[in-house]
Amino acid sequence: MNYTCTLNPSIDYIMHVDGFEAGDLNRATQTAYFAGGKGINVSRLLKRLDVDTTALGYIGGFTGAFIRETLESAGIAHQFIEINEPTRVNVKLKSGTETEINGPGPSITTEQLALLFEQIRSLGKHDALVAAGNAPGSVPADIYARMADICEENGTRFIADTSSAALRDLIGKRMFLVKPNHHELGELFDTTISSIEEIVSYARKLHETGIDNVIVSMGGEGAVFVNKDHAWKAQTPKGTVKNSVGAGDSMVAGFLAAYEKSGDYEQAFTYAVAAGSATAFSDDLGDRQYIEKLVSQVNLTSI
Ligand SMILES: Nc1ncnc2c1ncn2[C@@H]1O[C@H](COP(=O)(O)OP(=O)(O)OP(=O)(O)O)[C@@H](O)[C@H]1O
Ligand SMILES: O=P(O)(O)OC[C@@]1(O)O[C@H](CO)[C@@H](O)[C@@H]1O
Repeated sequence: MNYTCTLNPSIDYIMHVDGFEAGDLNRATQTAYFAGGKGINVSRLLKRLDVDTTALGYIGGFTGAFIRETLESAGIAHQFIEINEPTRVNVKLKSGTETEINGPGPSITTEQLALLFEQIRSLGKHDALVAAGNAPGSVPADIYARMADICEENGTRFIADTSSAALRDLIGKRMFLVKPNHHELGELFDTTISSIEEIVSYARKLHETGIDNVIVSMGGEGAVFVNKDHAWKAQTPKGTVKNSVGAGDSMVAGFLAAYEKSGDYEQAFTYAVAAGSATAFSDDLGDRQYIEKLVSQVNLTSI
């Protein structure tokens, strides 16, 4: 079974505002609510690709209830740990450019933390765990590193999609996949990356620390893939960007779904890029039909 863990889920509140002016009263022309948080996005997209997951993490209050109901009505299994404080609301403001304001999230107690570790300890060698997103301030900074250690002991595949600071703590851990964007990759190595050659070189460094597959995403500029046998650059399909929130999570889900079905890295990376772009060109996450239409427009070149 594939598990996703979202320590700090969110309701993503999308607001379209024409000509947004800071400091003024602005009125939205269109709004929408989505169950969000990176692991939850991965679960939602995997479900659209007919891959079952169980979503783990913390939810609370009326906002947490919305997330639970959304997942249940989509047929996504979950084993959320209920907490007292409400799940955060993240504002995604669309007004020509995209501005995001993410909430800090609720506090997690030591007991609630222990419950999550109990769940993770119960995973085995036929399971995979995708740990994604920001950790609330109340949890120990090395939480993902501790999860990675448990997964290594139990032979569980571990995948991380998180900030460069959290990724730094994971360096040296055995992982199946990481997907930083090129800014996060630069931050990780305390540098600014300005060329494809540098991206490939730092992605290789990351791979050599014990990560089987490294995808570095670059928004509309494409993505780079490195593992022990391959290094590819992908060009993205062309389209009109509606919403890039969740594009990176869609890549992770697309890669896992296609790799699970084909065992082939080229297909998995191609599908990952198509899934990212399908989400960027949709109001919500991309759907299967759209992703498959975009697959033929993804070009890989060996680098
Ligand atoms: N403007 C775009 N045009 C085409 N494809 C895009 C565009 N933006 C994103 N994508 C697709 O989505 C993938 C991931 O995008 P990006 O690098 O923005 O991820 P991210 O920074 O992790 O995003 P997020 O954290 O919002 O999920 C890209 O590699 C590409 O396949
Ligand atoms: O604050 P974090 O956990 O880093 O990011 C949370 C978030 O921005 O990531 C997802 C998109 O990747 C959204 O659904 C969600 O609002």
